[in-house]
Amino acid sequence: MELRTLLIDNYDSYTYNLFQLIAEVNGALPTVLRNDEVSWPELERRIAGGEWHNIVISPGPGTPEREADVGLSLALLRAQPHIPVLGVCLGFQALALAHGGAIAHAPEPVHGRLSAIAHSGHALFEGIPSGRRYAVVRYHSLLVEEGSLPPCLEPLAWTCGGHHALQLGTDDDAAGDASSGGSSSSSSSSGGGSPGRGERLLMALAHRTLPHYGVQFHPESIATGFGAALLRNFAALTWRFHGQPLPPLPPSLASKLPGPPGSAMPPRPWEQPAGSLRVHHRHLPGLLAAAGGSEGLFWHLFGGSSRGSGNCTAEGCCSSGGRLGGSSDPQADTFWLDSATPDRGRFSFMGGRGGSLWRRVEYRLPPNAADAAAAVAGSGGSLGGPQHAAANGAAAHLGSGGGSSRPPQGTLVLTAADGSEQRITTDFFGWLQALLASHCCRVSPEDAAALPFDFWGGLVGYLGYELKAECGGRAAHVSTTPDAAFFLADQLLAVDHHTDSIYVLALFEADSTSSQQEAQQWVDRVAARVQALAAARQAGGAGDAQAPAGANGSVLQPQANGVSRVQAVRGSAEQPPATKQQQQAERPPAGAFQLREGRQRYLKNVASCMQALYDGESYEVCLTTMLSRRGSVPPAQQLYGTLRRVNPAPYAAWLRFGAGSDALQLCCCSPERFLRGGRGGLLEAKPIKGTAPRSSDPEQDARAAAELAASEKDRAENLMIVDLLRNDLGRVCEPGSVHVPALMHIESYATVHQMVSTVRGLRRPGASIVDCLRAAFPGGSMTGAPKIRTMEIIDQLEQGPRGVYSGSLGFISFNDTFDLNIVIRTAVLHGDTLSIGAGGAIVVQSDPEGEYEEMRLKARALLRAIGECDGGGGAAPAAVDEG
Ligand SMILES: C=C(O[C@@H]1C=C(C(=O)O)C=C[C@H]1O)C(=O)O
Ligand SMILES: NC(=O)CC[C@H](N)C(=O)O
Repeated sequence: MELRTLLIDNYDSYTYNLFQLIAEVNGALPTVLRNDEVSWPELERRIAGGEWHNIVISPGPGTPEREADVGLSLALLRAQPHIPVLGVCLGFQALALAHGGAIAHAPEPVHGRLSAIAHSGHALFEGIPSGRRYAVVRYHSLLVEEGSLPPCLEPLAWTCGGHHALQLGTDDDAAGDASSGGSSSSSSSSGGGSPGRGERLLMALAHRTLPHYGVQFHPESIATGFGAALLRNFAALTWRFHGQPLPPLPPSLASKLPGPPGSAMPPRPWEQPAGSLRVHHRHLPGLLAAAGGSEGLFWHLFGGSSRGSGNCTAEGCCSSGGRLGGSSDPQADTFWLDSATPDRGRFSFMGGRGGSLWRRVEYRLPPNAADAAAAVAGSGGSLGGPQHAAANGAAAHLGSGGGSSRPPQGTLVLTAADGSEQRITTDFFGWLQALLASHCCRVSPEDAAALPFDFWGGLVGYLGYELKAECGGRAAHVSTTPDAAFFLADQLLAVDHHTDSIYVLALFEADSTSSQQEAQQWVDRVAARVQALAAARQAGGAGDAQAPAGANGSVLQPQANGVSRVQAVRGSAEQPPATKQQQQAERPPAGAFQLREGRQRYLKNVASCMQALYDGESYEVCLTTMLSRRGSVPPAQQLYGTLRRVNPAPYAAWLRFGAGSDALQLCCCSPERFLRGGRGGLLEAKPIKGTAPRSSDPEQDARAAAELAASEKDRAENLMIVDLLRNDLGRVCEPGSVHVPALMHIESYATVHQMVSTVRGLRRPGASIVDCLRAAFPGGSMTGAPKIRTMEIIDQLEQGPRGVYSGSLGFISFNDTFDLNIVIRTAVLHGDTLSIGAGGAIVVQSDPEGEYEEMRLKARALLRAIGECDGGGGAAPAAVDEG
């Protein structure tokens, strides 16, 4: 018989790590109920009805003393039910409180750090070492005062020594016996570990007569040792309580780990007969460098034409280029997902306005989304007070049956290549779910093998931060840019930087001959023009294409005989110096950037974050601000060309929605992957936490990287986000499949070193792309943890919307794969406004001035590129108002 567990979720971002651990130990998925999802009488009835064998109460933000923070958890414990209960962190504190114990502030908040634990040998810790060989991860600001414990509660475990971040060199044996908590060698560089001061803080307890237990630490963290052993001991105690012998361990779920091809792979959608779309493609091996590299190719095909004949300068390449919006903007509606560092990203994708399937998709949340979410939550008579009510709205709570309330209904506008518009009232993710269900491309296994990349056509664009209103958060601010914007791209080029190849692809409708013809003709035309471009360049006709942005552009002009010749174009792609100066003279002088939160306000916000951390409301807050300037927007092409040269990044992108002065233009050089869903169901997130400036002196630069790698503060920040991403993946992944193949690696970019981890899991069959996005958006590295409460804190501190910044951009392919970055290090050009978001994670060890500097550092590469486009020369960053 399998053990059935109820997991009560106190709106934490680690609940699904417990979910995964319990699933492994029990061999069955637990039921998850949020702490306000059902009434206590209903829950009591279900417990009495024998629905579960035991109950686990999750960690969470806030304090058990606030009813809204614990809801059902406290009601349950107060009722003293005769069923085994394990409280974790907030759940542990609620257990103590329910019996009259006192909650107080801990001597200091401890988040994402390890302590050694000594225990009394109670059955909950059977087989687990006590003392220096047992290190656990802690995320708490409050604690249970041992002196306050009533006689019915028995203390079981205590910290021995201090705490420290996960250390260098112990990554692979993730804790276990990794630490020697409190030894002076365990604390290093910035942030510093705590040497212990002889603290002996209460870490576990048990009720003397009821089967109720609690632990203050987090058994589910990646870096906690013996977490599964502890949950197994709780299972053993549960069996004993029910008078049953301990069953053998369920078969290991580790076999579900993504392994060699063929292992436990879900069905492949592109082989399903139902697919309504097909892909037509041509492979042009060995032509990429010859055609001018991806940059040369993009500017040539989509960079512009003096004739204004379309955004694809190869006339006829784009069936409708240039007509839409009546503009003469040759770059209207173009995209380039640009692996600007080919060693870190093999493929790039580019395109413009396409064929008959092509649409521009723009979505805006309703202006009153925040009120709507609060009203939905409030109407349920839930325990959640108004402050946290929004957490109930639009919940996307997989595996729990929760989240039945209707998400806010916004407006989606679809614009076709001929300019016709369709307006739909919908929520974005609901629309996306339906689109992906009805748009699936089927290709033969041979074609699937012949296309080594995942994007075969589908959506390219971004999800804005405020879409959190559809993912359990609320839309506190109204964005000036669309909350989501995509192209439904049916014609594109893919380039393979590793094999120097170009692929030309077009989607068509399986049951439409004209659609098929359109696709074939487009592919043939573009392939011919790429070949002609390469040939002409080799013949010396396009000497410019090797040059980085800043050199001349060129345009392909078809001739009567179908052979193209290459013609240099001045003033479209890049200007010669004289023209550039002229253009700068025509633009109004560049004003200073304004910080949305000036220095004083930013420092105050950091202090407010630290107060929230101190009060147990959050474990880590990603605080940001916006730098913006009006009236002087550099030419996007020049800016992007400069940016990808001065700060190449693996998840860089050019996106231009619309045309002319109304266009929304993104110039992105993000180093961070949010989430990728590959073929065969592999999900991968690569969260970044930990940033240090680079130095021009190689020795100092190497030292800075080494210091970052060893930094206590940054390692704790990174661990918290790794646990958060494990949680988010755990909501949609096969039990036992979530793993961390790379923990806290250092990657170096033009201006910064970054600490990067990799989290992977295998998507459960039946978990759609939209399920994955709802489970993980917005990326945890941009919110902090626990996500929902921390986003509420951010909403109160930041004085405006984040918009595109902090969201995700990339592709969602019609073959059930996707790859989205985190939108950081991105210039957003909209109308006459140029804006850049920047920020960083605030933790208890933060120094406000240091955080302000880190925010400035993150904007530096962009400001330099803008400075260069302003004509400030070289590295001069644009001025920033310190207001
Ligand atoms: C907030 C930003 O970056 C985020 C914060 C980081 C950090 O705190 O070290 C690192 C990468 C991003 O996840 C930004 O670049 O604006
Ligand atoms: N992780 C948790 O459950 C934290 C509990 C509580 N909010 C504290 O900070 O102490």
